[in-house]
Amino acid sequence: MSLPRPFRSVLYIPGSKDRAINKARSLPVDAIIFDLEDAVAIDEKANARETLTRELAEGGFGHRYRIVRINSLDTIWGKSDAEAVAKMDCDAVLLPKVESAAQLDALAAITGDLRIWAMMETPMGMLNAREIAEHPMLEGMVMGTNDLVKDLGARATPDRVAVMASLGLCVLAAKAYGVTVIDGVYNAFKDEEGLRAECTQGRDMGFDGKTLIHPAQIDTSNEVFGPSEEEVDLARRQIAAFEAAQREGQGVAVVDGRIVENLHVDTARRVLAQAEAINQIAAE
Ligand SMILES: CC(C)(COP(=O)(O)OP(=O)(O)OC[C@H]1O[C@@H](n2cnc3c(N)ncnc32)[C@H](O)[C@@H]1OP(=O)(O)O)[C@@H](O)C(=O)NCCC(=O)NCCSC(=O)C[C@H](O)C(=O)O
Ligand SMILES: [Mg+2]
Repeated sequence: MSLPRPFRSVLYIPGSKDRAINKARSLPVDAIIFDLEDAVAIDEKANARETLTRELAEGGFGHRYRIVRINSLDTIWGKSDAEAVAKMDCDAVLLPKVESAAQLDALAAITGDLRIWAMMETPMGMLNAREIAEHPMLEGMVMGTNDLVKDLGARATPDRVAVMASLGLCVLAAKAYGVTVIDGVYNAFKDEEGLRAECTQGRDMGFDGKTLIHPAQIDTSNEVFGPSEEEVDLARRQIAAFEAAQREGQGVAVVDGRIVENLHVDTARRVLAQAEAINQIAAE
């Protein structure tokens, strides 16, 4: 059985910052978004494309999944970005402000069989989340909560009430079509307590991981989105108890005063597979 790829921590790195790109080769992140869009100043766009092409060709990113975020295809940089990414040594391309499956078709016409990720960050994107998630080339969705708050004319509050419907909608669409879904960034990168609370909220909702803007955020995100020792222990005991119950002709077991049915065993097996995948990465 192939192990699931973890996406607990997904770090944005501006494509123009070669020092930060180099640092990422040794950071404990599951994935990197090399950015050509909002983190790169207008005058730096062409340089960033060249820097990224060179750095990715140099390699050294190990297990870290390499995603390149391009500018939208309706900007003056988008088409050149997409053509450059099609030739880069990367795993996927990320399109910002996706609002329809047709936009993904237009990208795929340039990037061929490169897997596509979609930034979900506009009201129209939310309304079309289903057709976006259903696209055959789509591998993952990334929440762009900063753009979303801006377009909604909303306020960013700690409970994220303004974007809660959108977060839930994208989790639903992603899970319905079996694609990965990553939560938005936490801007106050020196506030560990606030980050932990937001990671926990995202984890509880079903997100696979969180996008990050600074290396100081990685450990918290890995911890919250990875299975804890208690969850691994419980999963093992649930599987053992369920198998013992089955041997005795029962369809239900009881662990710690709670029933365990086959659906709980599915979850338990997923927890163990995720833990094994993370252990393999740690052993690299
Ligand atoms: C936020 C920052 C501008 C802070 O940078 P800086 O002041 O340089 O931080 P530090 O001095 O604390 O940095 C310490 C070292 O860590 C390296 N570093 C910093 N950030 C990163 C990073 N993201 N990846 C890798 N390495 C990083 C520094 O180079 C220092 O290294 P060294 O000199 O060797 O000690 C900065 O963190 C930053 O630019 N972050 C990324 C911002 C970004 O990408 N923004 C765009 C994505 S967010 C977004 O657009 C979401 C979405 O679209 C939406 O709408 O919500
Ligand atoms: Mg954005």
